[in-house]
Amino acid sequence: MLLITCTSATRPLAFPNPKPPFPSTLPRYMRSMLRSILPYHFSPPPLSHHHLLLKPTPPLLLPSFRTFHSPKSLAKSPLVRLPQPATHFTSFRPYCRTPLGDHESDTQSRLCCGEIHVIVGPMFAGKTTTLLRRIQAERSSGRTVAIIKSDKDTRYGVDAIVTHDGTRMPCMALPALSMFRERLGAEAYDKLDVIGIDEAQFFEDLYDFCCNAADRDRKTVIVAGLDGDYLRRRFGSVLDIIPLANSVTKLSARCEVCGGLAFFTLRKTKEKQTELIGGADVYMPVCRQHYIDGQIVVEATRIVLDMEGPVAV
Ligand SMILES: Nc1ncnc2c1ncn2[C@@H]1O[C@H](COP(=O)(O)OP(=O)(O)O)[C@@H](O)[C@H]1O
Ligand SMILES: Cc1cn([C@H]2C[C@H](O)[C@@H](COP(=O)(O)O)O2)c(=O)[nH]c1=O
Repeated sequence: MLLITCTSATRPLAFPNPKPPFPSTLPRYMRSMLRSILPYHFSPPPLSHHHLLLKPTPPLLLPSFRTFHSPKSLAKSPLVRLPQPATHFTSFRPYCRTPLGDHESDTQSRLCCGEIHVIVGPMFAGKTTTLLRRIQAERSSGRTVAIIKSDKDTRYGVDAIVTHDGTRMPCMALPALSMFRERLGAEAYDKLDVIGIDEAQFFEDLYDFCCNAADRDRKTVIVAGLDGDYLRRRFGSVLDIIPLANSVTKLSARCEVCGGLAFFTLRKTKEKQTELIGGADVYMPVCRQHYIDGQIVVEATRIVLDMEGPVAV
């Protein structure tokens, strides 16, 4: 096996002064983080001409990782809640903490940084079911939750999200996520811990909303949506939020032709627009082979129907 690495990644960073003075205005925890990260760059591992060859690379363990994120050291702190086992959903929250800063009194408010979890897959894969379970788990652990869905999909009404097998939960249907805070009310929004988003592919402002909700407002955002459309092209902005995410879960359904794992959604009708609301009447989950076969059948049917033209009575 040949391991190819990017040479620029092994190049040491050049700092003019081996001990850069840290501004005293920086909080203590930031100064200590900088101090623990920078030594690595001052004494980089020697560059080898053979770095293209198979050489085990020592793992890059930044000291800060050990210092600030070790579950053991966090367990000693009364401020940290360790994860409860036996939930469907393991939150990263307990380990994500700002170390004690200059003002211990505001540590509590800084403890809860936001999170983004993304659930993708074809139709019928259980995305909504998983979203509802995670939201339910968060609610059971005492957190305040709300769910948003796109108002484009009103198959089951505007005030509930409903899975393909009938489980439902109240939600707010919106044309854009930017309207959420105003619709809910600023006070209620501020009290909110967890925001669930279903049918995320229909929200154009998904990236900005998730970024602000997690980074600025410290919310946990759980997003469910289609990663690909019926032609397996990226759908909306769902893939754009992957770099923002703490976790990504790709689910699969059962292929309706062979019963194997289904990763794609086949559109059974001849409509060509990307957005077409529908359920099992329009779409079916399929495996790779039956996606390919299905596309041929659908395309052939479309050609035949187009050739026939309007039926004369
Ligand atoms: N071909 C299929 N494969 C898997 N589940 C299916 C299929 N057809 C219907 N279902 C039902 O759909 C449920 C998943 O619904 P849902 O969570 O709404 O999926 P999604 O949000 O991914 O479309 C499954 O639990 C199952 O009962
Ligand atoms: C593949 C595909 C789907 N849609 C629509 C169809 C449904 O209304 C939703 C997906 O709902 P689900 O909760 O994931 O079952 O999206 C679309 O508009 N275009 C497509 O290509």
